[in-house]
Amino acid sequence: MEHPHSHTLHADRPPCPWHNGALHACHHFACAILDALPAQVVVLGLDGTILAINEAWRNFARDNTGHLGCAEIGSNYLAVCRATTGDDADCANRACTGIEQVLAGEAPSFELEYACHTPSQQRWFSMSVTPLRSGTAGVVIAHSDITERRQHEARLRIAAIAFESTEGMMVTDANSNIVQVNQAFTNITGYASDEVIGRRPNMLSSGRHDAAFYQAMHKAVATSGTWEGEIWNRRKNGEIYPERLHIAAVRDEDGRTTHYVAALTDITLSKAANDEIKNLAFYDPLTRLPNRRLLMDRLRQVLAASALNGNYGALMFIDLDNFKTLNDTLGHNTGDLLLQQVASRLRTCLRQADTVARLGGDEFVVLIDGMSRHALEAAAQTEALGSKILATLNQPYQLGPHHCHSTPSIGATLFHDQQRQHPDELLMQADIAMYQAKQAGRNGMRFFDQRMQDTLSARAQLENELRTAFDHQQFELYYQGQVDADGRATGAEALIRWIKPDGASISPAQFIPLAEETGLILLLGDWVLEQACRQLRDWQHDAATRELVLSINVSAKQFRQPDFCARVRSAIERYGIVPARLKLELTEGLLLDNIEDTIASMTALKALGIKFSLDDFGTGYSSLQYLKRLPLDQLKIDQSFVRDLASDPNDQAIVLTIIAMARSLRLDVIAEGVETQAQRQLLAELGCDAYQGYLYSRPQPLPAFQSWLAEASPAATACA
Ligand SMILES: Nc1nc2c(ncn2[C@@H]2O[C@@H]3COP(=O)(O)O[C@H]4[C@@H](O)[C@H](n5cnc6c(=O)[nH]c(N)nc65)O[C@@H]4COP(=O)(O)O[C@H]3[C@H]2O)c(=O)[nH]1
Repeated sequence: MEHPHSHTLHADRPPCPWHNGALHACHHFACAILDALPAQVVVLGLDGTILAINEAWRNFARDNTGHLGCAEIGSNYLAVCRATTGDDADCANRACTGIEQVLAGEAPSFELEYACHTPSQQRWFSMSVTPLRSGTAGVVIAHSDITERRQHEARLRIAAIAFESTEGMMVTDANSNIVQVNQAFTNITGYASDEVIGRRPNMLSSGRHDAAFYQAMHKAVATSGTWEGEIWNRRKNGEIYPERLHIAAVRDEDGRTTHYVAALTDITLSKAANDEIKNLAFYDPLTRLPNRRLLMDRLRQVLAASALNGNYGALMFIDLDNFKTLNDTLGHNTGDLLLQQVASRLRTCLRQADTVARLGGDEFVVLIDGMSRHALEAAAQTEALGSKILATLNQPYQLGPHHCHSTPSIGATLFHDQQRQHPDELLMQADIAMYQAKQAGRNGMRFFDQRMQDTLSARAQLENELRTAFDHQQFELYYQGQVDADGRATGAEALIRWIKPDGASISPAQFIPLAEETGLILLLGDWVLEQACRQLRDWQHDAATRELVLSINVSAKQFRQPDFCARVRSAIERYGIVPARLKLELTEGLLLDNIEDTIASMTALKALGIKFSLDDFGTGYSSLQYLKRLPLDQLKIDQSFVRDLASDPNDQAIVLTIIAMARSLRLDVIAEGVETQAQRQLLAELGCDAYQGYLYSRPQPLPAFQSWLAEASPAATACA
């Protein structure tokens, strides 16, 4: 039977050298086989002459003219190859040498794989040379395009290198049996590949995740083909560790899953670092309690929850009493120990869901939610918890070698949905209440109330205004005359007034305490001293007023300044005044606070010639013992004893005692707040011979005071 292609073969081909009789059928059959082969085949005679070629070779030679071959039967393959130049010359040369060796019987066969570069791509070919075994001398060259095989091999090599990356890799089959793992997997899990192959990935389960977790993971892989997330696994040594896991399903052309590839990274270190960063951002490093940021975050959540459930919550501000003293006397390490112990005691007082935070220093905040829906009940619950905290924190502390006692002051505020409060506002309320607890004697608890806040807000506003008052020169000195037994002016007390832009005069009783607290009193005191000295200088230039003594009030803070004496001296010298005309009014509290320092400062000032008056005398606890050590010049009977002098025999007795005391100490006496003739009369009868009060003159601006002076002392009028 003739081969279907035999005609074509014969038609296309030059005459075959074996085309002679008996061999013809055999040759024809061989040619048909050769043409059916996908490889390009050429048969060479001993001298390299082409004896036969197949269809594939002919096509190949046509498409790759000049490339390692020629299509012509009868032409010399070796000669053509040897003539090859350019990039392929070396390859052609090696091919020729190989072929010649096989032809010469020096090699049983020869194989060559080579690349062929075209402008658009690189293709790979293989050439195998085998001797003819038919008795005819020559070789068969089989030549084929192996580009795809080469590319596939390259892909496999890349995959193998990628597989051996620093990421752990695990491949399972479709039934989740592990088929391959890499070295990084072994490094991470501790399992060598032969310990895991054939087993299932759940051998790594830590037990930390529930069934739902794994179900969700499997569902994601089944539907989307991938899953990525963090998971806790267990190493061979039993240690549980966190890893980042990425699972991808490998699907065949029909979409059937054949394998699963898992890439895993041990994130123990980065997780620890992350946790640490999180800790630093949200926790106080000393006590490990939440910090202000986390507290405010939770407070916002609790407020939102309260809006839904209508329950009250409470915020408690806890400040340790005298913590600064403990820190200063026993050192910061001991202070830190106390804070740590307070933190752990506070935790024991609370439920798991409650929050205790440290804001810094010795300030702690407790946040409780889910209390009663009724205000009174919630307040009672808060109070009970506050009592528990007070009792717990009152227990003695062992701080290293020191056995200590510490007490807290607690401020609490309640909140619930309707009030729509801001977290900062709530914290401020609890803080204010804590201050109330401090003011009330410490070691106690107070609830916030609105009136307190209003007072504090007004105070804050006053403080602001007070600061600007300086810049805008809103202060003025008023003068209140002082007279002797005959009603003649002997001097005055300078009393400060704050005149607001609208003309309103603010009493010092309103702003002096605030100025004391804020330290503004120092500026204020300097200003008064300056004004008083200037005024004395002016009076000194006038014979009628030259003898007048001007008293000024000196606050404790001002007096305690280390350079107070130097400041007074400087003012005296700058204005060139007679020091004895300046009288400093001090209060009992100031004098007795630190008696030794007081005596030293007073003595230094006294040496300059300054006079001293003890203001508000009788309201404090001065003992004669102290008084006699102080270089005083005058006692001032407080107006509270003068007010009811006519009707209250007790006041009369006190005034009498003060006067007797002053005499025994050889001090002058002056009564303040003298408003009526009756009071003046009684004071005179009791032995007081100097007076100050509305009966004579109100505190008034300088021009008005000068007019009064003219009346109170005719001599002054003449010269004023
Ligand atoms: N009801 C009544 N009151 C009378 C009478 N006579 C005088 N007063 C008032 O009694 C206060 C006497 O001043 P103080 O005891 O030193 O008490 C002063 C003094 O402690 C302080 N202060 C006033 N000016 C200064 C100052 O420049 N520096 C300092 N540190 N404190 C000052 O403010 C306090 C209050 O001063 P003011 O409001 O001016 O009140 C003055 C005065 O206006 C009277 O007959 N009846």
